[in-house]
Formats: sequence, C-alpha cells, structure tokens
Amino acid sequence: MLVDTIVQKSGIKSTDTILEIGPGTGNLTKKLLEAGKLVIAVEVDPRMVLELQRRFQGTPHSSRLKVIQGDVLKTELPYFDLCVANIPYQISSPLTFKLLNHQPAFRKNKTLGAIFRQKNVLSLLEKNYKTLQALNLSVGNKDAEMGSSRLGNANEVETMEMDDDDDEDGGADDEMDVEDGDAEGETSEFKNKVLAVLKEGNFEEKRSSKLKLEEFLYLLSLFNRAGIHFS
Ligand SMILES: C[S@@+](CC[C@H](N)C(=O)[O-])C[C@H]1O[C@@H](n2cnc3c(N)ncnc32)[C@H](O)[C@@H]1O
Repeated sequence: MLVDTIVQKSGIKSTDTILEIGPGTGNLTKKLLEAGKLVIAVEVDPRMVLELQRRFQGTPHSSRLKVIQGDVLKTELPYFDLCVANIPYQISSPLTFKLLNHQPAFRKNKTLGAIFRQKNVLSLLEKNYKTLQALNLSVGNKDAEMGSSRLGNANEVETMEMDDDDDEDGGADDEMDVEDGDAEGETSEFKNKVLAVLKEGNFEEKRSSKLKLEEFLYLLSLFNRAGIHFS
C-alpha cells in the first residue's frame, strides 16, 4: 500500500500516527484506518468534516480517528509519524515549510540555522531550486527565440542587446555553471545561499517552535524571492 512504499523509501521507523491533511470524504482515511493506523485528519471544509464523522461513527475504527476542523496552516499540529496530504497547489509551499519546521515535536528544539544545515533538508531544497532554474531557463530561451523572430534580421543591434540582457539575468551563463560545477562545490554554494536568506531575515538563531505564523510567511517569502521553494 502507498504508506508502506513511503515508509520503505523514507526510512521512517514508525508510522503508527498519520496526519492526513485534506481527507475530503475519507477514501484514504478508510484505508489508513483499516491498516490499523491512528489517523489525525485536518479538514477545512465543515461539510467534509461532517461526512467523515458520519462515515466512521459506530465503526470499529472510530476510536482511532481524530478529526480537526480548520485551516491546516493556522492549526497547531499534534505529534505524528508521517504526514499524507492531497491539498490545493496554493498551500503546498507554506504547508511544506510548516511541516519542515514542525520538527521540535519529534526530534529537539533546534534553531532554524541547525535545521537548514541538515543534509536531507538542503538536498530537497536544492533539487527544487535546480528544477525551477531549468524551467526558467527553458521559458527564457523560448522568449528569446520569439523575440528574435519578431525582430527579424532588420534590427541586429536590438537583438544583440537582448542577448546581453539574458547574460545579466543569469541565462546562458547559469546553465553552464550548473553543467560544469562539481557536486560538492555546488552543494556548499547552495548551503551558503540558504544561510544567507536566514541571515537576511535574522532567522538563523531563532527557534522554529517560537515563530509566529507571520514570521513563517515572511521567511517563506524571503526563500521564494531567492528562488528557493519547498515543493
Ligand atoms: C483534492 S481534495 C482531496 C480529497 C480527498 N483526498 C479524497 O480523496 O476525497 C482537497 C481537500 O483539501 C481540503 N483543504 C483545502 N485547503 C485546506 C486547508 N488549508 N486546510 C485543511 N484542508 C484543506 C479541501 O477541503 C478538500 O477536502
């Protein structure tokens, strides 16, 4: 089943308690409960909450289901071993960020500086960063092609200026950096980029458990501005 696959890949030791975000009418919830899990479901839509309660009330599983009605971004999350979610795209970044910073509930009350130095966190972020860079490059190249075909050969100077702009914006040069850089150099370069964002907002020594929602969102905006995304 899906959860077992996730567990195998992630190396998580225990999956007794599952946080399910956006359970809707509860199709996955049912499977999780049937697999003997304790499910904490966070659902914003009151109609879905009623449906969930109606569906599992009086069944042998009801004692292992807790439903929390509310916006997951504004809800204080309980302890859980594994989180599953099927949620709208718009909230996936802030949610991933919230979950990344939910670590005090498991592991220690680490500073953000310590959390963002962890290899698994850095490698996830770097993967997203490179995907976005590649997408931007391909969109940039398409725009440049369309631009030069619009200008045609009649205005060579304009076309050359446009090429220069591309270089300044990190177009072709960046692509070469990505291809030519050695793996370790790139990783520490990316780590420095992440730490620079934390320093910019004065977040490095702050503890995630003490942050307010506004501070989370501000930090998220700083990361996004630097091209660093969480999903
Ligand atoms: C794509 S549906 C998932 C449906 C469900 N997995 C199923 O199979 O029936 C997304 C669900 O996320 C819920 N949702 C959207 N935003 C949410 C939020 N901020 N907090 C909690 N739940 C949310 C919606 O109400 C909806 O039930």
